[in-house]
Amino acid sequence: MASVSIHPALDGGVKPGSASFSGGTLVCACADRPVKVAIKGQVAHNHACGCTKCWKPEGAKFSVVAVTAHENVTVLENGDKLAVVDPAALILRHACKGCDVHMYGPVERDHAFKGLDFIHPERFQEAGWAEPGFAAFVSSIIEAGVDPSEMDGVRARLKELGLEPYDCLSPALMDYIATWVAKKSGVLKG
Ligand SMILES: N[C@@H](CCC(=O)N[C@@H](CSCO)C(=O)NCC(=O)O)C(=O)O
Ligand SMILES: [Zn+2]
Ligand SMILES: [Zn+2]
Repeated sequence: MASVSIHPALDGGVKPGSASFSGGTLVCACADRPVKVAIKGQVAHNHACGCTKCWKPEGAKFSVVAVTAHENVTVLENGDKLAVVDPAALILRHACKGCDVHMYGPVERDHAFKGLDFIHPERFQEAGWAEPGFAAFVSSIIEAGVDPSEMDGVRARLKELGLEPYDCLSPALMDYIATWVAKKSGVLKG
């Protein structure tokens, strides 16, 4: 039986990134006037995301999404085609109006992730971006229409690919967010 498809860039095995990757250019899917965004440096916290809000290529159950500091992001070409998908969301996903690919999503609100932009490394025209390390919001793929009976197979395939499945973010990132909240409220000092 063919194994469950997770994402076209991951189905053949997770390809390790390169230690020498120093950034590149994200390109949308438009044949005409593609949006181009320069990213400085390697990406961080790359993961497969099953949430309904992250951009996924046609037919994919998961997105591949990572973060970089906002100062590393520069729109190079055709920025006039970008629009914010949901101005009320934490992540201000800037999508191309021509092809719907999300090009970058800054977090501007007072939050543990403020100052970070979410990007989709598969849109780099260069190879070498750091590989995803876990799978987030796995149960959320049901919200996008996946039958709940498929979930055991999806989680088994993610584990086989080395992407530990979580139903929110990874424990390390959840601890990071909770620490930020606890420090902000004063429960945690320092
Ligand atoms: N069940 C919801 C979950 C959406 C969600 O909370 N997504 C996360 C992860 S996105 C990348 O890791 C999140 O932080 N969202 C903030 C935002 O979208 O602004 C669903 O599937 O829609
Ligand atoms: Zn486009
Ligand atoms: Zn997501």
